[in-house]
Amino acid sequence: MSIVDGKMADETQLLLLEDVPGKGKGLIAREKISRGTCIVRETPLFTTDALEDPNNVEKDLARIVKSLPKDGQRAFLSLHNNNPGSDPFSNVVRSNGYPLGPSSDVGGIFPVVARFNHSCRPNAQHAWNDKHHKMLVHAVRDVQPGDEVTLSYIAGGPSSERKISIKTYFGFECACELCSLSSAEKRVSDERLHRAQQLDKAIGDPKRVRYSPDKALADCRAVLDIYQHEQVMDLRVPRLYYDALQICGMHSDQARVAAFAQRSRDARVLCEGEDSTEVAELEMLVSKPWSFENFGVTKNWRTELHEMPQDVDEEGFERWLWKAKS
Ligand SMILES: C[S@@+](CC[C@H](N)C(=O)[O-])C[C@H]1O[C@@H](n2cnc3c(N)ncnc32)[C@H](O)[C@@H]1O
Repeated sequence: MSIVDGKMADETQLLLLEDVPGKGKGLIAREKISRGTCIVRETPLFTTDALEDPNNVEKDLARIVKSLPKDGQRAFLSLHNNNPGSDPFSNVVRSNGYPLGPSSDVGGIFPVVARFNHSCRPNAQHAWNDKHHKMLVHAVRDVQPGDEVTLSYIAGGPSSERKISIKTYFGFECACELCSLSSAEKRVSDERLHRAQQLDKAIGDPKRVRYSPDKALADCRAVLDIYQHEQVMDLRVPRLYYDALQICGMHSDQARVAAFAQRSRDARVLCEGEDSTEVAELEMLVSKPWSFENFGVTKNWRTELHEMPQDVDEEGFERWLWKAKS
């Protein structure tokens, strides 16, 4: 069934809703989807803000669904229920709801977005856009016709942690490509992801940023290398470039703040689109790196914006950017 023909939404012509072995239904690319493409822009059918009675959520949800137009009711009632039996409305919401932003406790039901299956190595990223009141989904890798398009429901990490999160919060066993690797391949991936977690923790230590910034910067690069190997392309990437920017900013390095702000901005745009709220702030730092709030705690790495190298090849630029010895 085509989603458009099925009248689930008019947002996307790029996807087909099909059976996916071991995962129920899922969304399949009809044609090649290039990295960076906005695949879905979808308004919620309703949000949990509409709940009025915290002591009787099931009844309240039944009232909300009944108040929807007929095709909205049909769309809601056709969604997957991971725990059929009692409280069907609450269980459909639990099985399909997405928070409206990473720190929001309000959830929304998006009939198209709800059809994306989870992958621990997804090829798309969802982002709530508060300005337009829509959930956006962008391809973060090139997707070939016939490939399933997937999102991650969780924060990542080694397989043992992912398994627990998925079971605890979503109630299923993950059958994604990463979880289906051979045990030898999974061990290698797990070792890398575990190392990335450890390094990431160390990067957040303010004393290290102040007194051993070269080590903190090298750790940012090491984590990004791991993410590249593991094909991680989610909000952890712009955040790591932002960490690198903070390290350089603290030590008055305008040229590197601007270069890392540009990378953080580009990664944000890839995951969230041009009008993500963080993009404007990052663009400001590209042109005015000294406006960063913790800029210039020391003058140890002092550079001016014009000192960003222009006539070097990619390798030379990377060496400069990361202050690498070789
Ligand atoms: C939000 S729904 C996704 C769409 C759903 N497959 C459908 O048929 O409508 C989430 C449910 O899909 C299934 N699912 C999603 N990702 C999966 C995965 N990686 N492995 C196995 N099942 C998955 C699980 O049953 C999960 O509870």
